[in-house]
Amino acid sequence: MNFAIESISNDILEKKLQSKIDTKTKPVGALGVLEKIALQIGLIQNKENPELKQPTVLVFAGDHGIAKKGEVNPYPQEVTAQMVYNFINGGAAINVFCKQNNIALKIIDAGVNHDFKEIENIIHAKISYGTKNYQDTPAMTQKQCATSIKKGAHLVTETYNNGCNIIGFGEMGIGNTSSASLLMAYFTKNTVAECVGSGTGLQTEAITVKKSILSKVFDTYTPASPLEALATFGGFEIAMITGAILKSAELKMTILIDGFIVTAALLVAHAIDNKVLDYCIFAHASEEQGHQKMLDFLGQKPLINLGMRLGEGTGVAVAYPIIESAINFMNNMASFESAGISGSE
Ligand SMILES: O=C(O)c1ccc[n+]([C@@H]2O[C@H](COP(=O)([O-])O)[C@@H](O)[C@H]2O)c1
Ligand SMILES: Cc1cc2nc[nH]c2cc1C
Repeated sequence: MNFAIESISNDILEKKLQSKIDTKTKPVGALGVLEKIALQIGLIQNKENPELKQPTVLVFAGDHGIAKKGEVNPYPQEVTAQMVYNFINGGAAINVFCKQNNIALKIIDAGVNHDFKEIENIIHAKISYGTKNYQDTPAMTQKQCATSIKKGAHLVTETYNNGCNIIGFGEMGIGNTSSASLLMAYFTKNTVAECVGSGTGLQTEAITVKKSILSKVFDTYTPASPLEALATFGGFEIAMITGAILKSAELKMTILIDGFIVTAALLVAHAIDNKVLDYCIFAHASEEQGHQKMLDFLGQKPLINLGMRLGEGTGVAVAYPIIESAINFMNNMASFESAGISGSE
């Protein structure tokens, strides 16, 4: 399960890309973050005319043992499966935004506590019917964790082989903000209380209870490696996203990072190989309170901040047109020379 990730650093190409950006008909730097995105994608694709091919969002769904009790999640566990049906029927926010922006969408059963056996339009990758409750035992075995990572990686390879070069990940899993908070505490060394937030809408008192339950869980374990932390606190959807992120970087795809839970999966990938960051664009700042601290830990700025906290990959789908703008200006804007305009003295 080794991923061979190369750094995108390339001084000669970077100079060429920067010169192409700087000679467009605009004051130097005037397209701000769009210029940074064009440069990054040029370096990722190793070319001066980067292009976006078959943008795709993979949404991984999984259930969490702890969510059965309802102590840390306002919505019941059944909502995970119900939302998967909503994705399949095209009625969820991620369906609407992907359709709007011509993004392909794939839904994956990573480990929902429901049988989708007869259902089409879903990728069957179930590891188990939900994780175990980490209040009693680690969420999954090391073997299940490794299988999840491999499946996530395999799905990315398939998508890449179909011609995709820009990919985003989303998730659905009642209770998964708890997993993400525990992983955040492990990797960023913030206290659990600093990592826990309202998830799908807990009020202040209930957040205090969530903090105390998860602090106790955190103190029960001493994971010795990133993979052990993932197996102990993770969800199947989170582990698949970790594998998917690592494989996407290995394949030199541009990776669009969504909200709190997807960034938690990235924290694991980053601990395994920090070069993954070269390939990542951070789509949005989630309203979930720990997300900003995660972004600070990784030293990243998100493209947009709309107060969203839905998950599903919706931040990615909404921010995608910004990336299209970056690639469009790079390929289609005139230069001072081609337009016959005088540059600065
Ligand atoms: O992506 C985010 O930043 C985000 C923030 C808060 C909640 N969510 C979504 O809400 C669900 C988990 O919330 P909870 O309260 O059940 O832990 C899960 O399906 C996530 O997709 C997602
Ligand atoms: C309705 C609903 C939709 C979601 N989408 C992602 N997480 C979600 C959680 C709930 C509760």
